[in-house]
Amino acid sequence: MNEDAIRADIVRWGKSFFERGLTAGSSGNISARVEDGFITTPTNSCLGFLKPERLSKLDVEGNHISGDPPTKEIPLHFAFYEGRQCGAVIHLHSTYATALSCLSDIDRRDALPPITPYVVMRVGKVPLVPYTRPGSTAIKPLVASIVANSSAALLENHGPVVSGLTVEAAAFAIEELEEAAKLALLTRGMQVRHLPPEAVADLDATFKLR
Ligand SMILES: O=C(CO)COP(=O)(O)O
Ligand SMILES: [Zn+2]
Repeated sequence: MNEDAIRADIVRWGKSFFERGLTAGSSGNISARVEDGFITTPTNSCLGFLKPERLSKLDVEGNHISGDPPTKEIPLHFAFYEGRQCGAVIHLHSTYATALSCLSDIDRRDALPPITPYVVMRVGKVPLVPYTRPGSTAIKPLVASIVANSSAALLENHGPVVSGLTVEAAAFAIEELEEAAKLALLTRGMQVRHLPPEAVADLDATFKLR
């Protein structure tokens, strides 16, 4: 995909997330790799009202070269780009995944149990990353330590973040994460049947979606 198409995709998905209430106000950020660097959403922008020409452009090292000033979550996004093969990163403050990130009794190594096939296929294991101030560079080593085995994470008391090969793949994954978080919360306290390890292994072997 060329840079214009990637800029259009970021705007299209940002608008869609905002209009469906998947992130509010100026929360959340999207980035994607382009041939000579990265395109990111500007800091303090509303994902619903992005303009392709005002998106931030960074060089391959992460220096801002054009457009509005970039998201303050560059260290978070770069932990994925440097640690795994991916072309896009999306962070939202979607309600159910954020609610899950605030619970004190979830499994920190895998905050989202394998409740449906699609969360296994598109998201996989979701570790809970310890709280850091939004935009802090301290997030980078914490996320870097989990990206070899995970394409997604929950930031403690903050929200979800996912990586994908494309903006669309990352969007599908973060939506699936949100739906699974919703199901996990709706069924909390009930006797939930999780997918058995054989089913998870079968899905991992059959589908390569992340
Ligand atoms: O969600 C956010 C911080 O975690 C939004 O930050 P930015 O406006 O800098 O992208
Ligand atoms: Zn945030």
